[in-house]
Amino acid sequence: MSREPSPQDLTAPQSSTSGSFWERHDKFPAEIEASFQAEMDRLREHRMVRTGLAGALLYGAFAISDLSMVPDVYQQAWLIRFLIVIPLMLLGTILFSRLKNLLMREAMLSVSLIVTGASLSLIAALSQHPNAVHYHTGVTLIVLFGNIVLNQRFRSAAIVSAALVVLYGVSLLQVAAMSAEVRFNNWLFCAAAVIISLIANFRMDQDQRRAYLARLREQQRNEELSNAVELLGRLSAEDALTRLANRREFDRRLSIEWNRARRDGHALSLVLIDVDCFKNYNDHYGHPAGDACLQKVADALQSVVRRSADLVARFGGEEFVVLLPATDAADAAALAERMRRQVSDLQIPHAASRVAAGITVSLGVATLTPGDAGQPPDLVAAADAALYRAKEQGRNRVVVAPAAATAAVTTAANATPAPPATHQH
Ligand SMILES: Nc1nc2c(ncn2[C@@H]2O[C@H](COP(=O)(O)OP(=O)(O)OP(=O)(O)O)[C@@H](O)[C@H]2O)c(=O)[nH]1
Repeated sequence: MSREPSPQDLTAPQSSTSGSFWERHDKFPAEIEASFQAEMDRLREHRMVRTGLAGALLYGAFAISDLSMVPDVYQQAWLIRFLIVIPLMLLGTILFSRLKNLLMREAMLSVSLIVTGASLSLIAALSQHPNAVHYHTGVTLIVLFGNIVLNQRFRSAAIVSAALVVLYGVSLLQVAAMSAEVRFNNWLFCAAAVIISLIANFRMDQDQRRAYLARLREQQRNEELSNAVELLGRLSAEDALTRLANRREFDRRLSIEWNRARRDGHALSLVLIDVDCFKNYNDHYGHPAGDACLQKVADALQSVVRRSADLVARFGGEEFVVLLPATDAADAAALAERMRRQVSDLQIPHAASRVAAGITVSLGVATLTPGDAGQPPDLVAAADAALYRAKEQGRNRVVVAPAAATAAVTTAANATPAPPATHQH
């Protein structure tokens, strides 16, 4: 089976004017054409059992008319119908889904139709009864069944129809008791049925193509839409410069984690990080270098965080924030210290720094177990106060908010044990 055509393949059917007669109708580009044919074949396969049974039933039902149309050979006729043709039809029905090759399937259907038509000519030829001259008209029904009900591909439908029309014509020639005019009229009747049913077959093909194209286009639109929704979702949650989560996403996650921590009685930690003397850096190295520096700092911070629930975000400007669910003060302080070291290990030269030869960061850590009182911004405020103290105490250090700073927003029962007041370097 061919692969599903990609949206890039999707173009309108091409009205081809080159190629053989069979190719000279609306066709898709090769890949879509193959996929369309495969889908049509799946549809045919899906309907085959019902179609095959209906064909066999109809063909069998005409055994009744054998009694009046070919009464002299009705037994042979029934043998041909029930012991040869119907078993062949049923075998073809069963084999159809087993045959995976499209050409083989088409060929098998075509042969079945021609054999069925030939069986009528044979029965008519065996009979001497005057009614037998009308027996061949059944061929017309077989043409209609193949072209419309079986819905063969146009090319096969045309070949089978031509074969049956010729067969019908030859059979008519064998009938002596029919004038040339009546013979011609009967043959013309069959030929007209062929043309009408081939037109119907062709139009069905066109309609199926249009429906297939509409389905592909809808698929393509849905894909584009879901890609756009995904992209928008990502853009609305992502900081363009550092590719970290942005402030909006941080606020959203903080609120979620706050509620989760309150439900589960877990500690929630937050680290607020500020690049030291960054204004000087910008002034000294220029804004683009400042941007590049922030990207490297962001990567360094992200590289320290391991747990999937942890979130590193850009808080704004040269400030970052790390949300650490189910993390106590000691672990958060240790993580903050690793971040501080990771950034200073980058050794990004900072000639205008009042702190060190390279870029450094100051970090404020706050931890609490959310209780009924208090709100997420309280945790941010506590971390901010700790960060302020880190700046005050000389920068390039981690300061952990004293438990007292967060106690106001925790219940007495689940208050976090007090971490060391400051954590200096
Ligand atoms: N290049 C660049 N600079 C930024 C960006 N966002 C904020 N800044 C700059 O970061 C600097 C922050 O300066 P301040 O708030 O004075 O802080 P600081 O110079 O780092 O001093 P301390 O924090 O006290 O060490 C300002 O000059 C901002 O313009 C950014 O996206 N790119």
